[in-house]
Amino acid sequence: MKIIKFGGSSIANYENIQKVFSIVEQKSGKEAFALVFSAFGGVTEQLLQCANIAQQSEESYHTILQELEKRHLEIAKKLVPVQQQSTALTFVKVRFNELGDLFHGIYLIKECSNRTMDYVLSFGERLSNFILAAGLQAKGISTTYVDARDLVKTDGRFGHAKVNFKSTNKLIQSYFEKHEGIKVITGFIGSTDKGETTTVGRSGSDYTASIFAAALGAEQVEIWTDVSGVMTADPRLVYTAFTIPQLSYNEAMELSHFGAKVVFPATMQPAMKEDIPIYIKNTFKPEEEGTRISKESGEGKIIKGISSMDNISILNVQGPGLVEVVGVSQRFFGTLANNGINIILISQASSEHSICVAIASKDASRAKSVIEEEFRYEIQSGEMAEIEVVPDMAVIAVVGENMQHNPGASGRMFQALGRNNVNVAAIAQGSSELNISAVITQADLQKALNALHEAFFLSDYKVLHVFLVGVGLIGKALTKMINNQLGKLQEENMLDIQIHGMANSRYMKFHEDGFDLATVGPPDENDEPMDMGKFIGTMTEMNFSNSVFVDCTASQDVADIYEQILDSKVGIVTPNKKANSGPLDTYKKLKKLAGQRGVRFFYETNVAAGLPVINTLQDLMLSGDHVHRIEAVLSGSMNYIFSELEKGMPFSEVVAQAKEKGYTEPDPRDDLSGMDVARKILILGREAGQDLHFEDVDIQSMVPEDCEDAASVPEFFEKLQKHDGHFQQLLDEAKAKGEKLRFMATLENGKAKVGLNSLDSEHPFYTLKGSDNMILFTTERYNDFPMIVRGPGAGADVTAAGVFADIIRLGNYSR
Ligand SMILES: NC(=O)C1=CN([C@@H]2O[C@H](COP(=O)(O)OP(=O)(O)OC[C@H]3O[C@@H](n4cnc5c(N)ncnc54)[C@H](OP(=O)(O)O)[C@@H]3O)[C@@H](O)[C@H]2O)C=CC1
Ligand SMILES: N[C@@H](CC=O)C(=O)O
Repeated sequence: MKIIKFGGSSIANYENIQKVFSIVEQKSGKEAFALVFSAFGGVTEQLLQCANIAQQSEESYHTILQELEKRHLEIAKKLVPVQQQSTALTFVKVRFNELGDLFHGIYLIKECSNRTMDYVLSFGERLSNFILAAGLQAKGISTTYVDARDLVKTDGRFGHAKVNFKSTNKLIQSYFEKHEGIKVITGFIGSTDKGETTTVGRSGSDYTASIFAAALGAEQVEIWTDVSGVMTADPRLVYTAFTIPQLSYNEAMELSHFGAKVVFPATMQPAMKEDIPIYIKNTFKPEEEGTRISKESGEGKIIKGISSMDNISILNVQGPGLVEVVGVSQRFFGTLANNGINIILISQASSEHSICVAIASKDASRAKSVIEEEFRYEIQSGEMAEIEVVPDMAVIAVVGENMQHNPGASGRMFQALGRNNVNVAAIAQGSSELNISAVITQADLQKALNALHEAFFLSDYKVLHVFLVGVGLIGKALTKMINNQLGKLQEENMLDIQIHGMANSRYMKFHEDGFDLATVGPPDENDEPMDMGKFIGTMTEMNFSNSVFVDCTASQDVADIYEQILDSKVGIVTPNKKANSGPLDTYKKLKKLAGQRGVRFFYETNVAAGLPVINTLQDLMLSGDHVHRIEAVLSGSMNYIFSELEKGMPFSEVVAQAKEKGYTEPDPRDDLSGMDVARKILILGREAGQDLHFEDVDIQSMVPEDCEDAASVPEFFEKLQKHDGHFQQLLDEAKAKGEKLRFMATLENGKAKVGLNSLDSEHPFYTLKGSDNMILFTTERYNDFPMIVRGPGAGADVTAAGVFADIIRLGNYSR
C-alpha cells in the first residue's frame, strides 16, 4: 500500500487535474494505494480571506464565495459526464449553501474563532476530494470518498490540533479493512471526540498522508507537487541547483527548517517513526526521479544541500559582567522565551565575554528592549555594554550527515565564503555535525549561496561573471572568442563565462543572466550613459561569486579604480598597461592588495600581447633566478612598420596600415613616441624585481615634432605624410650598411633604453617580420644563451586570446 498525496498546485485547474489523473490511471490496477488531496490551489487562502472580510462586517466576501462556487462547479462539470454529475453538483451546492450561512453568521457576529475558522477551511479539502473522487470514478477507477474527520482524531487545539494516534490508527485500520476501492482522503482535517472539525497545521495534507501511511504500515508515501524534489539550494537564487536524489529524514528536516519548503518537518514524523520512505515527485514532470527521504542518508557529496533564511537580525550582548557569572544565559534566554521570541541561532565564545543570537528581524526591537530591561542594572553599572542589534542579516547553512567525523566541510565552507568576500558575523555547529550555520549580511546571500554551491557540488564546474569595460578592437574580439569557445569550455573544462556588464567611454549596459554573446554588441545610445562609479556599483550590487573585471581600454581613469575593485575582492584581467606602468607605489600596492584580498590581478597581455612573457618572467623570479639583461622588440606595430617599410611603401601609409590591422594603440603616437614600448620595458623591469620609475627609461621618440600636438589621429596622419622622406632616408642608410631598422628596448643595470637601432644580420632581431616581438632574457641561469620568447606581439586576435587565457586562468585559480 502506498499513500499518494497531491498538493493544491497539482490540482489548481482542469488541465493540471488531467495530469494528476493520468498518473493515477497509470498506477491503478498495478499497485495498492490511497489518495490524499489538498484543496484546489488557492482555495484555502480564499476561504480564509472570506472569513476575514466577513468578520469585518463587509459584504464583499459574497463575490469571492460566488467565484469559488463557480470554479468548483466548473471543475466538477468538466470531470464528470452529465449523466453522473448530479451527486457531485449537489454536494458542491449544498456545501456552498452551508458556507454562505457560515459566513453570514461570521458577518453578523463580527467574529471568527479558531474553531469556526477550522470548520470554514475544512470545506476546501472536502469539496476537492469529493469532486476528484467522482472524476476518477467517471474514468472507471473505483473510488471511495473519505472525510478524514471520521478517522483522524485530535485534541481541540484549533488551527494546529494534536493527533491522538492511538484512536486514529485504530479507526483508519478498521476503515481500510472494511471498505473497498481506492480511498480518496481529505487532507489537512480531523475532528475532536466531540465531532468538532479541526485542522492539523501547516502542510496539513502532507501530514494526513504521513498519518495514514503510519497507521497502515504503508510501503511508501508519495508527495506530488510542482517541484522535482528537494533541491541542493533555492533554484531562484542558485541557477545551478539540482534535485537531491536521497536524503535522510534528519537532513530533510534540517533543510526544510532553513527554507527548503518542499516538506514540513512535522509532517514527516509519523512516517519517520515507522521508517516509511517519503518520495517527493513533480506532477508536471513525472518522469523525473524526485527525492527519496528515508532513514539512510545515502552515498554522495559531503553535504546534501544549502539552505538559508533571510530577514534576520543579530542581537549581541557583551561585557565583563558576563564572564563566569552563573545564570546570565538563563536570564537572557529566559527573557526572550517569556516574550515569545524565537531564537534561530546561538553563538557564544568560550571567553564568555559575549553572547550572540540570531532572531527574526520582526522581533528585533522588542528583543532589544526586553533584554535592556532585564539587564538594566548591569548596563547602567557598565558591567554590560549597550545591547547591539545588527539588522539585515541572513543565516546560511550547509546540511549533510556525511559531515559527521569527516574533516574538511567547515574549512571548505569558510574558504568559499572568504574567497568571495562574504563576511561571517556568527557561526554555529551542533555536535551532531549535521548542520553548519553562519550569519552573513543579507546583501551577500545570493553570492554566498552560489559560492557554497559551487564549492560543494560543482567544484569541477565554475561560472565566471565578467564585467567588461572597453568594447573596442580587443573587447569585441574577446567577446566573439568567448562565444565561439563557450560550448567546449562548458563541456570539456566545466567552465562557463557570463558577461553581465559592458561599457565603453559613452554608454554601459547590464544583464543579470548574462548577455547572449552571439548577438551582443557594444553599448549604444539605447543604453545608460557611462558612469564608472555606477558601473562598479552595479557590479558590486550584482554581487556574484567569481566576478572578474576586464579592462580592455587604454584609459588611465579606468586603471585608477583597480584598487577599489581589488579591495572589494573582485579579480582583474587587463591588457591596459596604465596601472602597471604608472607610479611604482601604485604597481606595488595593487600586487600587494591582490595578495591580501586573495584575488587575482592578471595582465599577461601588457607585454607582447598573447606571448607568454610576464608569466615566464614571474616563473623565473619565483624559482630564484635573477635577470641581468633584457633585450627586446616589444612593439608589434613598430616592427610591422619598419619591416614593411622595406617593401617600398611610404612611412605614413605603413603606419596607417598598422593601425588598420589593429597593431597600434588607439592613438598610434603612443607607439611611435616609444611610450608604449617604454611602458612595457618598465613593467618587465618591475616584474624582474627592479624598482624602476618611468624617469629611468630613456626614450627616443619617432614622432616628428610638428605631429606631436595634432588635435586628432586623422590630423596626425595628414601631418605625418610630410615626413615620409625622413624615414625613407633612415631606411636607405641602414640598407646601405646591409642592416635593418628595429625599434628596441633594453634593460641593464637598472637603466632602460628605448629607441630605433640599425642592426646587422648577426643580430637575432634582424630576421623579425610583421608584428613579431622577441624578448631575450639573460639571467643567472640563462647566461651563456638567453631565454627567448618570439612571435606575433600585436593584433586583435592574439591579444584577445591572451586576455581570454588570463580569464580562464583566473577561473582555474578559484576552483
Ligand atoms: N592592439 C593590440 O595589439 C594590443 C592592445 N593592447 C591594449 O588593449 C587595450 C585596448 O586596445 P584597443 O581595443 O585596440 O582600443 P580601442 O580604442 O579599439 O578600444 C578602447 C575601448 O575602450 C573604451 N574606453 C576608452 N576610455 C574609456 C573609459 N574611460 N571608460 C570606459 N571605456 C573606455 C573605448 O570606448 P569608446 O569607443 O567610447 O571610445 C573603447 O570601447 C589598450 O590598453 C591596448 O594597449 C594590449 C596588447 C596588444
Ligand atoms: N600597440 C602595441 C600593441 C599592444 O601592446 C604594439 O604595437 O605592440
